[in-house]
Amino acid sequence: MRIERLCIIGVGLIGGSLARALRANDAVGEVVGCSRSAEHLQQAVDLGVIDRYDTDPAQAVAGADLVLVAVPMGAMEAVFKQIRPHLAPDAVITDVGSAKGAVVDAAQKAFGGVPANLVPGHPIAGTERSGVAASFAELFRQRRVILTPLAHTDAEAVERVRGLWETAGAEVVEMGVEHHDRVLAATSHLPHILAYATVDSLARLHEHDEIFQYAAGGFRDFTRIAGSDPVMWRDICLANREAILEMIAHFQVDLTALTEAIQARDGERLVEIFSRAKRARDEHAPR
Ligand SMILES: NC(=O)C1=CN([C@@H]2O[C@H](COP(=O)(O)OP(=O)(O)OC[C@H]3O[C@@H](n4cnc5c(N)ncnc54)[C@H](O)[C@@H]3O)[C@@H](O)[C@H]2O)C=CC1
Ligand SMILES: O=C(O)C(=O)Cc1ccc(O)cc1
Repeated sequence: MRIERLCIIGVGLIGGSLARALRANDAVGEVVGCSRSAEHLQQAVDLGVIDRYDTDPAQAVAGADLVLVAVPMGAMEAVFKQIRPHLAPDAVITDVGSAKGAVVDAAQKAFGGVPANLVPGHPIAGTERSGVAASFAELFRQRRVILTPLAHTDAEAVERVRGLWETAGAEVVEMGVEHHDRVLAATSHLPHILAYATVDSLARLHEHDEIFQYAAGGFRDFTRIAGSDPVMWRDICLANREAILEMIAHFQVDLTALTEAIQARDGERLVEIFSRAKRARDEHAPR
């Protein structure tokens, strides 16, 4: 299912990586980019990620059969509003936002109802780096992409977006918007918040220089994602606020239980908790 003209709004890590993957598979005719900065867009042209660009979203979407919105969550509504009057009537629109309820709300406000040709999506793949220079064609290979179509979403549009991600090497699954937001609050949003909180807390200790100097591999593994873009994560926290607050509350109860076991010198309880966690990780977590 070849795309004649793909418009990517937000040519950063995710938008750039998908453009690279589609081009590598000869699945797209022309790729038109759009972001706020002409300098970054020229960089995307120089890197061979896009063919041409326009900083005006209205111009950029003209004549595109597929529009990918890959901007931070906080910019979704404004982008939808900007492109709305200029979309080709049969264009399929999709996004890559990390929370789906907020994208559906943004579309509702911008379009006055969620269009049937908008397929909300989320690749469960990324890195702590941002920008087109960090993009690479293999990012989505053997990774999952979740689509959260609504009851009235056009089935053909869903199949087009599914085909797009499958071409990039991903496995596509579908789920409900609310379910997506709960699952991702637990598996992605809470861990990012904990990584930021851990590094921030330690960095403000008096002896922080020494702490970072002696940090071992475990610290590096656990805190890599605290190097992620702060603005992107602000937006995700605000966009998925309810589900994230629920996961933080759940975590706080368990952290208190762990604290109490240490206070009480209850070694048996600690081994019990750590073993339960190890079993869960050995059984479920990706290598
Ligand atoms: N970074 C990651 O690992 C993942 C990110 N996501 C989601 O993908 C989206 C994009 O993230 P990244 O590619 O990492 O970010 P990025 O920072 O690499 O790229 C974002 C792009 O959007 C542009 N942009 C920002 N505001 C804009 C606006 N108002 N109008 C037009 N362009 C605008 C920026 O100039 C930049 O080119 C976010 O919604 C994020 O939640 C989803 C999965 C993984
Ligand atoms: O860097 C990592 O390991 C990530 O977890 C990247 C990531 C960030 C945001 C998403 O919505 C999905 C994946």
